[in-house]
Amino acid sequence: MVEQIKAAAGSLSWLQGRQKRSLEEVILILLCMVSIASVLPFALFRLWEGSWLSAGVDLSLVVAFIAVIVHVLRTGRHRVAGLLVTLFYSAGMLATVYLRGVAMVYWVYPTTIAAYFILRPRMALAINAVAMAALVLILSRQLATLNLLTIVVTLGLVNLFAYIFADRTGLQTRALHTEVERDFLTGVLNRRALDRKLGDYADERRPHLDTCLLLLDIDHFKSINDEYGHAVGDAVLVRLCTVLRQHTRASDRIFRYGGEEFAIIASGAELEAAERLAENLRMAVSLAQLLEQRPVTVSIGVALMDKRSSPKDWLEQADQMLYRAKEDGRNTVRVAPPKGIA
Ligand SMILES: Nc1nc2c(ncn2[C@@H]2O[C@H](COP(=O)(O)OP(=O)(O)OP(=O)(O)O)[C@@H](O)[C@H]2O)c(=O)[nH]1
Repeated sequence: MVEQIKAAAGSLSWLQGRQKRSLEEVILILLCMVSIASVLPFALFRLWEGSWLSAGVDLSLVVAFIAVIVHVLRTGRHRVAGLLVTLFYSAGMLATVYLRGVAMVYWVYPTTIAAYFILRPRMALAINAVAMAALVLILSRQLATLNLLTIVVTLGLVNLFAYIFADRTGLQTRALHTEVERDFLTGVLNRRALDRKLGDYADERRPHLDTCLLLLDIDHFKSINDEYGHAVGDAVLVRLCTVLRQHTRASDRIFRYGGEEFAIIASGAELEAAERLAENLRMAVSLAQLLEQRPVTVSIGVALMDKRSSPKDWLEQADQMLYRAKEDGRNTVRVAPPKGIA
């Protein structure tokens, strides 16, 4: 259910605007818009019949939802806004039941489920549990025990089903992402993951640490394939990835960029640190004896992921440096000078 809505939300390109918006932002904005469309007619009706307090509650909710939409559209920050929207839903629902009685209890069900669209399942469950306790307090004077129990049990079931569904959907989505972005031979991330990571870094709005891109290519790999066969070539690729993992930090990301070409995103590494890392990797590979019969070496190009440039520029720069390393005799590291120094 959540994924279908996400898919529908994803197709609403008009909401994306000029800026690329995350699916979470789009879902939150859509939920706020639907909420405004649902609550506003009741607010106007309450005004018309002179129920000022109820109208006040409904209008406050409408204003709060508009404020959230404006905030998310302007800043792109959705986490705190999502929490606030869930709290508005719960507070609005409780106030309405308190003011207008048990007939308003129907509002509890959509607000309960909405929390699972916006928040992580555990957080949604916690907020709903508190809201349910408050609801029981409000209704305990109005309802016979059996009726109250019916509401508690049905609400409990709605929460249970929504929790299981949201939790399972989250698990499946994460598993699918992992599968789609992994190289089946070596187990490192693939080209698709690299494109996404570079795009994410370029889109990052907050200040961050310097990060570098390393492009690494096995020297004369074709001759390894030709001399020892494709299966041995494959084994070399797998062993190379083990060496790369052993000599990079957990926060660094390794990608298979092409056949025998790999990329590493070294986060928190400025050019000098990235050059040291590249040298260590080059040395580690040459000492690792990836193949018993002959030495295997790599050439590496390094570029700073400068925020003034684009992912395409970073790849081009690192690739030029890799080309230069090959030209300069292979088993070599070459680093792109920072912008303005070239
Ligand atoms: N075993 C194996 N070989 C692959 C795979 N993907 C690409 N290759 C081979 O990698 C080789 C790449 O060769 P080239 O691009 O000519 O480069 P090179 O021989 O490494 O020479 P330099 O890069 O110039 O040092 C080709 O022979 C491809 O067939 C793979 O998944 N497994």
